[in-house]
Order: sequence, then C-alpha cells, then structure tokens
Amino acid sequence: MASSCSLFHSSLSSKSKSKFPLPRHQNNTKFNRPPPTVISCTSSSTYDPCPSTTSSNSNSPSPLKSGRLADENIRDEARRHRSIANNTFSAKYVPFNAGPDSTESYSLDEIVYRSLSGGLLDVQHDIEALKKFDGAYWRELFDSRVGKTTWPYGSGVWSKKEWVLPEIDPDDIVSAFEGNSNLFWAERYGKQFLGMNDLWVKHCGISHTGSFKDLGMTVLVSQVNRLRKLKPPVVGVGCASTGDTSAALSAYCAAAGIPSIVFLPANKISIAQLIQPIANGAFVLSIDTDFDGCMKLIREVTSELPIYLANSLNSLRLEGQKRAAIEILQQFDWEVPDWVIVPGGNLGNIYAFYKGFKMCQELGLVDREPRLVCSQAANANPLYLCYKSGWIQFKAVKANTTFASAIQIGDPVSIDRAVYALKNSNGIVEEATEEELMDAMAQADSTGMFICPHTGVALSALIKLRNSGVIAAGDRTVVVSTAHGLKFSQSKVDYHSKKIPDMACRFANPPVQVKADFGSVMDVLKKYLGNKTPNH
Ligand SMILES: Cc1ncc(COP(=O)(O)O)c(C=O)c1O
Ligand SMILES: N[C@@H](CCOP(=O)(O)O)C(=O)O
Repeated sequence: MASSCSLFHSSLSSKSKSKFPLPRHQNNTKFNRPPPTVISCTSSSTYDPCPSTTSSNSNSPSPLKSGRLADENIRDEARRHRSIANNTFSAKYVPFNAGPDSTESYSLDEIVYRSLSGGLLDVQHDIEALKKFDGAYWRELFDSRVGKTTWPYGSGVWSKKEWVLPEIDPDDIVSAFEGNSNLFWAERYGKQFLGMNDLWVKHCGISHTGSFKDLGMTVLVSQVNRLRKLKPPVVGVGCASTGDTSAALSAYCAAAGIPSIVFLPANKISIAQLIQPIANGAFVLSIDTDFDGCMKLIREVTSELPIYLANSLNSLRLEGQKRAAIEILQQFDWEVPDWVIVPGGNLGNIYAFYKGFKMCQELGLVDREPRLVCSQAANANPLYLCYKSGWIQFKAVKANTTFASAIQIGDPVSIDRAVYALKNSNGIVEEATEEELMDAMAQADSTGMFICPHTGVALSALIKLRNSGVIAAGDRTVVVSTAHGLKFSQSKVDYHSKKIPDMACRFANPPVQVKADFGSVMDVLKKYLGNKTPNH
C-alpha cells in the first residue's frame, strides 16, 4: 500500500507530461485533445479453442488419470495443449450501434474506451467465423466444459472463451473459476406470493467476491495482464464504485499482482463492501461525493495516468457479464425463458444480458430471445423516467439514498446500451420504492433465500408485472440476483429491528428477548407453537 501511495502521488504531480499511453477519445470537455498515442500489438495467439482438436507432444510422459502429467499444474497442462493452428476467432472494438458504413475499429490491445464521436464502444466478434460451427456444435462444446477443472474452461466465463476473448492466451487469464452459479428454483416464494411454479432466481452473487462483477472482471483483468507484458506498461487498474466493482477489481488484481485503485463514495457503501478492497490491498480513496462524482473523477484520472479503467464504460467487462445469459439458457437445457428481470444502475448489465441472448439466437443455439425487464430503485430511476417518456428524453437525476445502495446511480454511463437492449427485446422498465424493495427482500428471505436489496428491486418489478397480468402465472421467469445478501446485512438488521423511519417493516421477524429460565422459555415457545398450523 505504501509503495502504491508514493507511485501514484508522484504520477499525479507529473500530470501533463505523462509518458504513458493514454486512452483514446475521452469525451469529457477536459479530454478534447487529439487522440494520444496508443499501444497496439498484433495478436499472435495460436491457442486452439477446442482442446479436443489439439494434439499433445507424443514424447511427453504418460498422463495421470486426470489428463495432467505428474509435475504439471492446470496452467501447464493448458500450455501443453496449445495448437500450432492459427486461432480461428477474433474480436475488435467498434463504435456501439454503428451504422453499416462505419469502418472505425480498434484492436482489443488498444486502450480505448470511447469512439471518435465520443460514443460508447462495443466488442464485435467475427460472427461469420463463429457461424462456421452450428448451434449444436456450440451447445455441445459449452456443455462439455461444465464442472471441470481444465484451465481455463472450469470458469463459467472462460468455458465460453471463443465468444468472450477468443485471442487471449490462457497463460494470461486471471480467473477464480467464476460463474456456474446456482439457478435457484424459487418454489415456495413463487407459489406462495405470486402463484407461479416456474420462477427462478439466478444467484450471480454466489460468487468469488459476492457479486456478478466477477464475471466481467476476470475478462478485464486478464486483458490487463496481457497488456502489461506489452510496452509501455499499464501501471494499475482503477474504478469508481458503489462497492461491488471495487471488490471484484481488487480481488482479481491482487490474484495477478497488479495494483488496483478504487474510488468510493464516502459513507455510501456497506461495511462488507468497504473492507473487501482494503483487505485485498487496493489503494482505496474514500471521496466525499456520490458514485456519479467518483465516476467523473476516475474518467478524468484515467485520461491522465497509466491507470486502466475498469468500469463498464469499458466494453470488455460486458463480454464477461453477457455469459450469465448464456449460462441461464444452458441451465434450462437451451430452452428460452419468457422473462428475465435485472436490477439496473450504471446499466451495463442489462445490455450484457441482451447481448448474450442475442448471440445465442444468432448462432443457432436457441430460436428466440426472452423479454427483458430492467428494474430501478425509485430513488435512483433515470432509466425508468426515460422509459415512461416513451424513450423520448433521457435526463440524469440526482440519485437519492436507497437501501439498494449499489444502484444509487443518477447518470448511468451505459444509458444508450440499456435503451437499445430494452427496445430490441420488447423490454419493460419498472421501479421500486424503498418499502417495496425491502418487503420483497424480506418475503424472499422468509422462503429460504438471503438476497440483497437489489434483488428486492427486481422482485418488486416481478410483483407489479404479475399483479397487472403482464407476466402470466405460467411464464418461465428468471430474476437475476446480483449480489450476496451477506454484503447487505445491515439493511436486514434495520428492517427486522423495525428501525426504519416511515416504513412498516411488515415482514420483520425480530428476536424475542427471554429470561434464562425454563418456565419463561416454555411460555414463549408454547405461544409461538400455538400460532402455527402444520404446513403441508
Ligand atoms: C449488486 C448490484 N446490482 C445491480 C447493479 C446494477 O448493474 P449495472 O450497473 O450494470 O446496471 C450493480 C452495479 O451497478 C450492483 O452492484
Ligand atoms: N454497482 C457498481 C457501479 C459501477 O458499475 P460498473 O458496472 O460500471 O462498474 C459497483 O459496484 O461499483
């Protein structure tokens, strides 16, 4: 931490004379300068995406039962399986939603977050190359990799490597074998509260750092790991965060030995989230502003210093996150659900889901896409307001305090991506008041889950759409749970202690204080049991 500190302080003082590569096309007024030199390299990866088609050295000792040699680790094994054939697949940055005449594109080895016009970028895969294999091929390949420890396919993200970062060498990959998260059948919750029997909760928060951010961060940090071997180096990786991006960034960077820098809005994230980057050795700045203020600062800073931007403005992140959509289809044996409901803040994830579903349809793994719902906290609802205006007008808002603190965002960077995803999936936007989201969370918890308030926001949308008949009782519906409930225990403590001003906390279940004697304990138990009827 001390060395990081001095490194960045000295860099800050030499602000205008940076000799490091700077990102292209920052569209902040401060960034109106000619695009600086960027680093670029031609990919020479020769890794064969399909291990079954590779051959190993015939002079090598005989493999162990697992396929690994006696003195090999899983990375060594992957290295031995490298093919001499050229990699068939590739991807590049292009302007997001560019017209057919656009020729602007960048190698993924360039440091670029914005297009020449200042718009967002997207990672575009060589779809024609991917289409040389049919849907059945891809389904079978992906299915064959689930539940294995083969590097890097044991990861739910890298099991789809050809669709994520096809050209990266497995040696550069930084992975915690993220993904492969539980798709939970919400049997009791669905039946009891919504009359549904095909309701599922995709637990993306049951993950290495407790949120879906791991899915995108393994991709971003792996690419940084690769870039750092090129000249000149990327010194560190930075983000603004409401607590989950920072946790994922710091963990993946720590695993790879890369410095991470996180900008956090002071007193606006949970204690669990605050301690995550601290424990992982990140350089943590607690800044007296909100998330939108931190986001503005990190964009300015990353245009001046050799710090790679890790927020979802960087379209690499979404390549990892889109994989959750593919995994949902896979978990349903490639059947498409009717609805997928996602809580939205900075709005990268809703587009990532759209993109994952779209790719599966385009490449013939499935024949349609689900309808998407994005749900926001009413206290931070710029997308909802835009949707209500008939998509006519987007206006950033001042985000107010919400228990769903990770989505307390008023000026989402991916607004254009979200609008595109929702328009193209016949999507819907909903909002949830504080009471609605906390009640939904408490009810879900009472059926055996332990969800975060953001998942409460998504469930509130489901409740509204069921009540209005938009979502039918028999519709197969997936609610995306984005973080682990344990990160947000304080909100549950407040709710169950009925300590929240102007909130009835109708489903609170406070502990009963009882004297330490047999009679007193028997009295309260008899009263409790008397109120219960057996539940068949
Ligand atoms: C727990 C949680 N849920 C939902 C979101 C919203 O995701 P996005 O910013 O991609 O809309 C975030 C972060 O913003 C988050 O941390
Ligand atoms: N909830 C996020 C907010 C930033 O989103 P990002 O996807 O753009 O990094 C967080 O946890 O920081």
